[in-house]
Amino acid sequence: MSSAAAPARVRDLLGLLRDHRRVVLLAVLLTLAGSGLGLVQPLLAARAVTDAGAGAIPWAIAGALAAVFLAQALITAVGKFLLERTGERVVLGLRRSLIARLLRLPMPFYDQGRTGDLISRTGADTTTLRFAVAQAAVDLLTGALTAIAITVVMLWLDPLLFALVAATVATGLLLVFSALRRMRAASQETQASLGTMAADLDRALGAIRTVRASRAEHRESDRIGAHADAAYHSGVRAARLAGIVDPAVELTARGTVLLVLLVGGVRVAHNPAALGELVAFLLYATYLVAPLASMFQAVATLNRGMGALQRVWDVLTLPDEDHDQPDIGDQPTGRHEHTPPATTTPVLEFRDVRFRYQDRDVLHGVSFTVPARGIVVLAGRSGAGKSTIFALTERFYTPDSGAILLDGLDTATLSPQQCRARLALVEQNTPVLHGTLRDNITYAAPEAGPADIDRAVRLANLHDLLQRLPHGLDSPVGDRGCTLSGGEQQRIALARALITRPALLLLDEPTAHLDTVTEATLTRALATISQECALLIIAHRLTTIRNADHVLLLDAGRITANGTPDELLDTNTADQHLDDTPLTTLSG
Ligand SMILES: Nc1ncnc2c1ncn2[C@@H]1O[C@H](COP(=O)(O)OP(=O)(O)OP(=O)(O)O)[C@@H](O)[C@H]1O
Repeated sequence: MSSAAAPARVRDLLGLLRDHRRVVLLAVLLTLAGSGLGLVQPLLAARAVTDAGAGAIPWAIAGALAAVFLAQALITAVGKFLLERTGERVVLGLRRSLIARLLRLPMPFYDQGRTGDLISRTGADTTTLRFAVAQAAVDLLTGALTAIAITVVMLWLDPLLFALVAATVATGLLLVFSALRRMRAASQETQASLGTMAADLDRALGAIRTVRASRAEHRESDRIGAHADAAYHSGVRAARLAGIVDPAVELTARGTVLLVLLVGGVRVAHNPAALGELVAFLLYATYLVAPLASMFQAVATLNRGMGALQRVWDVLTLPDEDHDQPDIGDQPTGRHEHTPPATTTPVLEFRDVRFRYQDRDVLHGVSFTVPARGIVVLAGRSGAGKSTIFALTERFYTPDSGAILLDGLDTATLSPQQCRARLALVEQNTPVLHGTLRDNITYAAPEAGPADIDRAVRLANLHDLLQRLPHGLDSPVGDRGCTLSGGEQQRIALARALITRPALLLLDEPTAHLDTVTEATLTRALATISQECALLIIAHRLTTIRNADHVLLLDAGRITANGTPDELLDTNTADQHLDDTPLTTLSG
């Protein structure tokens, strides 16, 4: 998938916390309170020791110390929990948005993209982000607050020494930030390799029988393993850079203290009264190390998160299918709920439709109508553009010019959902979804009752399968229908389409996987169905063509003949457009 134009920014990452700002603020306050209570403990301990030395048993102070200790533990634990929960919530929100967006992208994105890679963005990338979002963002904030407070005191105590500290810290920062920039690139590479690995694995598992039959297991595992290697190498590069960050922070801290000691020592040699101030300044300089270190660490984690955010952002900022659609109000689902038009209005009309995929002209001004009842067959050589006509009817793509009308309405004024509510589609290689047979049949109409299911099963001639399966409708069918025959899968898809009682049923070679007996049964079923709705069928088989009320011949993106089967058979027109037996041999 091509990267979206907008690069993700740290602001976008922090923006993920916007809806959780109250909880994050509470967590920040609790973390600061916990640190504050930690600072009080040495003072109380010192006081207890002094009192004990004076002979008194310091019960009150010992009690206060224990209470402060417990309170700190409790407050820190609550703060930590709130942060972790916020991280989980942010990731949940991201995953839900990603899932919703991935299912609603315009069709061309699926043509280019790779599903495994898209899936890895909802899993691996959001998990990486989880660490960056909550903990690192809060560490950055609490670290910055503490560092600012200490800086103000140091500046007030000794501006000259502070300038020295600031210069040393700035040098350290330069080193750290250059490492961090490269770390972000490495992290992005790791995530991209993981995405490609998931995509290739998805491809291999999806075609596992072909992989085995081609004895390609080793080749596939080497190829997919190479992506794992690439992820390892960029991961190690990020680790090497992370290795630079810690010593750089350490060196900056030590350098600061040494410099302050050197310059301050020289000044104390000339003015012994300044010793107290130097000691105080030095103490604060050492206090500065912890918040600075946690800030650097947080920035490193944020940088790793930015790589993952970019990949998630690429998907989230893509337009969804409806983005340029008219405002169409409620989106109907399941069975079509539109007012049935008069049966004299064609259910489908193409008016001079032209269409091209990215670089290939496919339809060159196609016009035809499909009446509200009966069977229209669309025939033509492979690659003529038949499936493209179905895809345009389903609004998977938008025509470049011309108009497509459904029930007399221009589809440009309807949403894709409104168009699809009138249609049902049975694809050439129709997928059977993981789940039960019932789930599959009622997929487009989850509210369908037993009578509807029974009708669809009867029309699609699924009785034999139902009887064979141990649990009938509630029998599970394997992923991608791998426990079923091609013909069974096709009949399930037909039942799924029929249950919605569409105005127009689009069938892409419905008899391709059927034996002659089943084909004859299906042909009878289609004739029955065609009395209730319109059927547009892509067909190569002559028997299907002969049973049509009307035939459209498509050749290289143009309708070249249009008439009843008998008319086309008589003129021999169809022969030139079909791959198999000439029509004339069967016509007699
Ligand atoms: N998603 C796509 N992106 C780019 N080109 C495509 C896409 N889908 C189909 N094509 C191309 O468009 C042309 C028409 O394809 P289409 O699938 O509509 O033909 P068809 O008549 O249905 O063929 P078949 O009978 O083999 O299914 C073909 O040349 C095909 O390679």
